[in-house]
Amino acid sequence: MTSLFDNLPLTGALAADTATAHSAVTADGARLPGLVPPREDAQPEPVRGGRGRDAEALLEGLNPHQRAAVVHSGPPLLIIAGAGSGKTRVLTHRIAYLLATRRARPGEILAITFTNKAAAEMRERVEALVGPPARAMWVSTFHSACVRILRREHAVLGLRSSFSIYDAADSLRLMTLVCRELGLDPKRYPPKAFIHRVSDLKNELVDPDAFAAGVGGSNPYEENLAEAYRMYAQRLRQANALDFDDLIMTTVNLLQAFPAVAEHYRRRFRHVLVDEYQDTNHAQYVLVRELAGVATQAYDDGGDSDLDRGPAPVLPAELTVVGDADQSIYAFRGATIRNILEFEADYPDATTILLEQNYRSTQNILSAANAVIARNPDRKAKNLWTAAGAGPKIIGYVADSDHEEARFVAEEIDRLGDASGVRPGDVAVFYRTNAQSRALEEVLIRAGIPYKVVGGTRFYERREVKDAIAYLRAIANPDDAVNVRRILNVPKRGLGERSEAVIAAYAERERISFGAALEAAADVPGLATRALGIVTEFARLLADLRAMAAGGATPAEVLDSALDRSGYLAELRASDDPQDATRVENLAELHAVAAEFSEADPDGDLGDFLERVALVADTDQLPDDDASGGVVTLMTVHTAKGLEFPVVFVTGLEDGTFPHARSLADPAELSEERRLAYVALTRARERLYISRAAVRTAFGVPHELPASRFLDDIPDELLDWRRAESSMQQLRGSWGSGGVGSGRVRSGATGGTGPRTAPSQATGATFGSATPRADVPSLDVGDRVTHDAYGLGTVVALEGAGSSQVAKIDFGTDGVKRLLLRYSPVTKL
Ligand SMILES: Nc1ncnc2c1ncn2[C@@H]1O[C@H](COP(=O)(O)OP(=O)(O)OP(=O)(O)O)[C@@H](O)[C@H]1O
Ligand SMILES: [Mg+2]
Repeated sequence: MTSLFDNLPLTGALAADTATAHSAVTADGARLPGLVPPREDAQPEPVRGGRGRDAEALLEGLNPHQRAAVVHSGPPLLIIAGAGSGKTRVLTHRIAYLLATRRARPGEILAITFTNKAAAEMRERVEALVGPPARAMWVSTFHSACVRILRREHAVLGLRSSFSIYDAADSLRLMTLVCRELGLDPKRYPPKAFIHRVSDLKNELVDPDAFAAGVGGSNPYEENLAEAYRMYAQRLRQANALDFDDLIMTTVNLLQAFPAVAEHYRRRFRHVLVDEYQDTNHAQYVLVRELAGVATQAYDDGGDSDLDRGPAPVLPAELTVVGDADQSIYAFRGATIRNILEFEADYPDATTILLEQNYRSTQNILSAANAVIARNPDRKAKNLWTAAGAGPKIIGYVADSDHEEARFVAEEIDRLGDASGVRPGDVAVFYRTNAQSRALEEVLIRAGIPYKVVGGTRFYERREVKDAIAYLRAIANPDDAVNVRRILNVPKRGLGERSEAVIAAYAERERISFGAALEAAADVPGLATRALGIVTEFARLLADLRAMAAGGATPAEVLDSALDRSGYLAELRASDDPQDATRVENLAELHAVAAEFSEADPDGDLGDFLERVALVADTDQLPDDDASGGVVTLMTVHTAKGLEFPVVFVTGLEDGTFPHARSLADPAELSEERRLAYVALTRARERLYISRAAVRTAFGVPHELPASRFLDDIPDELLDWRRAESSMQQLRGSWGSGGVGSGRVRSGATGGTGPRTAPSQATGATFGSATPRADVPSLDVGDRVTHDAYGLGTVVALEGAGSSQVAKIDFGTDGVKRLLLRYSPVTKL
């Protein structure tokens, strides 16, 4: 079957826009000198032959502490160590070593990593050692492991195996419906706040009954929350759906409520290994405990004899967890470093191994990171050292504006390429919040430097992509009310809200799903004839598509059919709004993702595809490290966890940006920001740049921001300030002279404006001034432009001509603006 999207030209803008769609999962070039390379003549199961040599080779190049961790056997093992000390490497080698020495079969291993990327890397390396049997190993994120368990055990929970996984947006939508149904005033009881609380409760394993029982009768907010939580859980169940937090909580419930199921997994997984343990939340902590089993008897220290274990009793699995309390950066999601700090108390016979040598970074980088984290109170001091030598000094830069900062980054990437052979793929640029990527993107586009944004406005969150996925979900799971309702009138079929409400009420009364009510539309009282016709046709469409999926059509084929037969694609194509053209391109991209999926996994059905879509984590969308030199990676610090790059730029080091404004008055949050800074700095292997902008534009308003307090902690001798002083006075001068700029510079706070030593080579202000410009750009509808404050946009209409020409420009999330071109800092791309 040919695709609807065949021959569709993919524009450069699309390539930049939807770059985040691909889940290129490749190793990031980390070197592993101690791991045996794949042999040309690799036997399918080298586990059986020559394993002594394999095992020995795995220990080469490890330091004595790392070795001890790799060969350790018996009681739970905790490895706590600073960044870059080889924790993840030890985990990988340990798995390989367990296999090479026959202490475990691949199927007996469960490894939990923080990202799918790390999982893929681990599997790849183990596969290089043992060949195809590596596939029997479970290496995955917490969420993926739980989905796998739940898909197998769904029956005991009364779920159908086709259950849907609701993402954050779906969950919010459902909570909004619930709150509306309960008649709660959204101002006093915002669904968003409720959904956050529900997520926290689930991470603490508090179910609706337990929560309701704990709520006293005197707090209406909590009472309403309890009611909403209960109904939300009910609706999820009716929709045969689980939200993200449910995946963990439901698995824990399953293991606790069904001892036979728990025993099955305990028998199966003899080795449970967890990376980034500091970021596990309570539910994940309990999950690990349930899967591994708790020691109630002495450990069998029998080495090889493990494989001959008799049927009962089930000994606890060998548990290995690795982490770094200084890198705990998910407290806001319920992660608790208590897990790591009290591991020894929870597992009294645990062995702890410390790793102190850092193999990733130069001494200068490490010293800077150590200086920043050292100021956190209540932490155990560490002795992290490196044999790598001092390396180049850290380069600092104070820019006048965020745009100028971006320009510095681009120029430096160019210069490094020319002078030191640094490839774009070697470089990562970090920022605190997604919104900061915009200025960087504009400049990189203009400079012709290839890049990808990891995270940000995620491809899967775009409206058209969500609509298309909603079709697929509704096809895969007829009970999925949120998704069926999402597409009920998309594209517009002329069905009103009243008709939808009538059907919903009927479903509720008859205790059937919304989807089932659609199919029984003829029996729904109060449905107008016209509406009945529309609904019947819609139900038939879904039924046909379901039959198609059941008949073996690939996900890409089902997608094409859905978009075609629903009229969705035709509507977009008929539109003259240029944004709709981009939407068609994004759908083509989704088609490509689905086709790629089928290529990689020819037996994968629609459910498998949706599962993958649901579980794609931001960090999976890392660029290919291809032969052409790769592309620069732009990402938030959160998504950079566990990764490393030869060259790192940490941007936006201002008080109010990083540390985040929200944290300035709260010591606990400030400590978390400091850990985040430690994560950022320790990603760098050879070169580290730190920069800030004296004035940063947020939501179109420029703010004057003082230097980040973290900058003050880095000793002067480690730093080479390329440019230390901002030309603030100059800026004030140009803005103070009237026009729109006047009075718009807001002072963030008093305080230092950065190190004051190096000579300034200020280049002056670069952003929008209110003076008319001589060269009004000549624009056409459909042109891509950048605006100094709003960023990337598309011209959707033009009015007038010459010096009075006004352009209507769509700036995506910033909305559509009407701009008098003569006064607007707009550049055509
Ligand atoms: N003994 C060693 N010899 C050579 N290189 C090593 C050794 N141990 C680790 N490395 C390298 O050091 C780098 C950091 O290792 P790894 O990513 O495992 O550290 P980590 O402790 O997991 O870091 P993070 O805390 O950031 O997750 C990697 O490139 C790894 O290959
Ligand atoms: Mg790691």
